[in-house]
Amino acid sequence: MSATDAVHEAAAVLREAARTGVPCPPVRTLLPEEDVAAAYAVQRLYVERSLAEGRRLVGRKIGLTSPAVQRQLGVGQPDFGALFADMAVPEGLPIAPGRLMQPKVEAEVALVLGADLPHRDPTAADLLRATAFALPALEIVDSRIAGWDIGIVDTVADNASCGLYVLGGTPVPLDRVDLRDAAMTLTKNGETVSQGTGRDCLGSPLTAALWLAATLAGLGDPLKAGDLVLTGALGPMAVAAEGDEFTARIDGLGTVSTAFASATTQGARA
Ligand SMILES: C=C/C=C(\O)C(=O)O
Repeated sequence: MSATDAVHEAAAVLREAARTGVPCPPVRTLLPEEDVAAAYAVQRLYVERSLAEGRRLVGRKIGLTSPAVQRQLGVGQPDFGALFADMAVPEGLPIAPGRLMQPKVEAEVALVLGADLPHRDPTAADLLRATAFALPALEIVDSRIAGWDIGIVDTVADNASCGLYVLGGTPVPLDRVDLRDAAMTLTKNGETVSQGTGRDCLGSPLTAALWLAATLAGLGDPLKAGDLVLTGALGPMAVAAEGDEFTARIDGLGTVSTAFASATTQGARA
């Protein structure tokens, strides 16, 4: 198979898994070993197809920023994926049963940009100037690959294992919060399941965002005003099941919550 055919084949396998709700085998067996560029080519096909279908790209997520998550997944480098508007779950609306295949929940800092970040060598000053506000966020990661048996190539090809996300409702300007020292606690059904601080996200959520800004500018697709950036987990991921309720508290940013509906739950669902 040619390299191009392999990229298309991996994209088709992941698409079928998403369509049927049946996780697929790792796609790293289809792509050249450890070829992260080929994996991003698979991700690009997903993004292009999504845009052609009318989905609205609203920003990017950064993944694999925390040592705890890197250990959980056995992957030692950050990556990024695309965020679409239809992946946002409003706070207060439960997540419908069956919407995701193998969900896990992470607590992170979200940044919303008020200006473009076009440079390949952005500085902290550029980022601080460009960020309109921060929010607490939950990312619900989900792997299209059976049993989360992923390496870097699998997760990059699979849109950085992104599923859904929930944003807190109170924007905080960056001059009001120290993101590096901010402590995070994530509870599941009232029990603490994950803890960390901003330092656990590549040293600081701002450092993670600078990595993303530089990487995307280098690829000719820079971050723009209005973009949402999920900067990466501050602590380990927690497995989610129907009926579970999660709340994250991040110092200086407040709380954000979500719930997974059970099949018997009535009412509106995301
Ligand atoms: C597999 C996904 C990992 C992340 O989203 C993260 O570490 O933030």
